[in-house]
Amino acid sequence: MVRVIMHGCNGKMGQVITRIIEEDPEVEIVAGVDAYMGITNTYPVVESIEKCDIPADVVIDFSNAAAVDGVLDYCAERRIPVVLCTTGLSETQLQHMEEAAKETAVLKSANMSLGINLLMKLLKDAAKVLGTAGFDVEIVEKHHNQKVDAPSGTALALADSVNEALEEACTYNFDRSKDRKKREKNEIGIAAVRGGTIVGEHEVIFAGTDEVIEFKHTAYSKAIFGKGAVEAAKFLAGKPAGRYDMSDVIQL
Ligand SMILES: NC(=O)C1=CN([C@@H]2O[C@H](COP(=O)(O)OP(=O)(O)OC[C@H]3O[C@@H](n4cnc5c(N)ncnc54)[C@H](OP(=O)(O)O)[C@@H]3O)[C@@H](O)[C@H]2O)C=CC1
Ligand SMILES: O=C(O)C1=N[C@H](C(=O)O)C[C@H](O)C1
Repeated sequence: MVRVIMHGCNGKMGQVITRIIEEDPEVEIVAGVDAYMGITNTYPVVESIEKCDIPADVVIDFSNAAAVDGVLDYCAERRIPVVLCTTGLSETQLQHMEEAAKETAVLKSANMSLGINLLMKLLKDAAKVLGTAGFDVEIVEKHHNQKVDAPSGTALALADSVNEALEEACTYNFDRSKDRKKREKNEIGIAAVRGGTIVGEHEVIFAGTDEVIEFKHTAYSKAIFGKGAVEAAKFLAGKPAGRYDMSDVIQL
């Protein structure tokens, strides 16, 4: 049995994962952590991870960027693997994550779904052909009105996949309203839309002369992220220190 600490257990994703794990005999939540205490769970919950002294095999984190440093320190000190799903991390926090990965296993992914992880792979092939042929790349993401970070972590990861295939030649443009000038050849435009209960949509547009190719992923429920996170937790428990991602967990 894989013992999980669910960090952010009373949030939207924390509750989705609570339901998924209830049905899974291979894994159990032994403790939860959340700043919001207004939900009753079947497991004990504390308001900050430093207060959690229950032994566990892995931490799953879906919380808030401000909480991630505490999670990294906790997991590094105790050598507990961590599945890091929170988005909107700063450059300093990404560096902190690299340091923590010297002490424990860290799997970070901005999107735990099969579809987006396959899309990242497909984009590398597309970018090698279309980017090299001079097609412009634009990304549009849409999410619910409760999301705090923009653009989404997934949009940035998709841009990174394209950029990697183009040997890191691209810059990212998040706001065309600032400069009154034509689009640069080597930029990737990234735009964010927020509204209602949209679970998550990502479109990657390759626009060339007289032809356009679009890749689109639509999430219809948060369960696709939850299932991926639980599979990642099972995979990561017992793994040695180091950096991991979803391509280590799913066959692509
Ligand atoms: N990788 C992936 O596949 C996915 C990633 N995400 C990301 O996961 C994160 C969480 O998403 P979601 O569940 O929708 O967000 P929610 O806001 O619904 O949940 C986050 C929870 O974490 C709590 N929290 C905030 N600060 C702390 C803290 N210091 N310690 C413990 N708990 C804290 C919040 O409490 P309070 O409300 O009181 O602040 C809230 O209950 C986001 O960054 C989102 O982008 C989401 C879906 C998929
Ligand atoms: O906040 C969300 O909801 C989501 N966040 C992730 C992101 O920022 O990419 C993943 C998913 O799209 C849902």
